Amino acid sequence: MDTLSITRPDDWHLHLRDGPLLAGTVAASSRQFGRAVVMPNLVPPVTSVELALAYRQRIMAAVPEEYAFQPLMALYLTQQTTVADIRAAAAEEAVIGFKLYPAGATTNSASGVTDVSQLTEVLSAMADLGVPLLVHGEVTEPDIDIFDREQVFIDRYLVDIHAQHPRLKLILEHITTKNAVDFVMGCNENVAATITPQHLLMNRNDILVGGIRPHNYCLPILKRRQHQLALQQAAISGNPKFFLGTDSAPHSQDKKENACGCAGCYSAPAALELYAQIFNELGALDKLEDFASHFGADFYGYPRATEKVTLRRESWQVPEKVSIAKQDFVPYWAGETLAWRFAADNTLSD
Ligand SMILES: NC(=O)N[C@@H](CC(=O)O)C(=O)O
Ligand SMILES: [Zn+2]
Ligand SMILES: [Zn+2]
Repeated sequence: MDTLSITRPDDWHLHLRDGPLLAGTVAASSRQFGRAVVMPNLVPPVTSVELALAYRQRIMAAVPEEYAFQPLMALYLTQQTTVADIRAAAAEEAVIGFKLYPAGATTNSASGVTDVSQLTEVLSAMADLGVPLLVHGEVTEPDIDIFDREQVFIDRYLVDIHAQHPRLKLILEHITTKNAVDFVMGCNENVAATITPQHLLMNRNDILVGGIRPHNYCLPILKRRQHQLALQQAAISGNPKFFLGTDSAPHSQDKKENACGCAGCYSAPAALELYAQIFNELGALDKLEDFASHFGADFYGYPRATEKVTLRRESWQVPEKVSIAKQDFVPYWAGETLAWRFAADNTLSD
């Protein structure tokens, strides 16, 4: 088999940034994906429907004319978010849900939630109105080891949130541990998870052995190999609770290769191929389409895409650098080889 034709995939977790960067980030993602959940961690954060619709327009203006792309906007949940904000979001088709960032957990999360216990009313409204909650699941207390932060967040908060709001659609984003896999599998059908390419392809050795590799540094941080293996099994299991979310998160080369480097992997230039790489290595290419193109849409209640895209078996190298708005970015997997390649003729006319 030298070509693989699958339903056009969607990216259920994406950072496009803003301003002049949109020309590059939107082009890269819209080349492969039909829809994407656009994360709201801008400065200032995207906290209202008005801000989200304005941001959406800036994104749409950057979509190359040969591609169709539908950004699904996530709003930034803060301690000030009200039930009225939830109602406004529920009434706006372009908004997909609210993103919970614990304050201080990751890039541009300073405006995030400081006290999860105060969210009960807002979460009840979300459950009632069918508004999904997207979660960056890590505690931020300095006494909790960075490798334990996801597990502690699940134990401390998510178990209770799901028990109190079993109808709330909850997506645990960019899962990194076997604990997260087990949590999601143990919940009812309203709880799902996205999995990134880096957490499938790598473990924490890939950040630290033989020298520090800042381009493999993202949050939640890569974990032990046993967790990587659990994520791989979840991704190829055919369980519809696990689906594609790249968490492609560009930071310029100088901000990554820095004494205090930023967290985030820019995977968009080779996103689908990175997933194809690991599914192929696991002998599970037949499971890629469900994971990349079906399960996310099914979970969120969107129609599956109707058009197809093609991957070809062709060895190629991810570029060492890409330039966006005169800044250099080092893509995830830069200079490394991939076995499958997205066909260049995947455009609207397919
Ligand atoms: N994943 C990351 O390491 N970084 C993301 C934020 C996030 O998704 O947590 C970013 O916006 O840079
Ligand atoms: Zn995150
Ligand atoms: Zn992210």
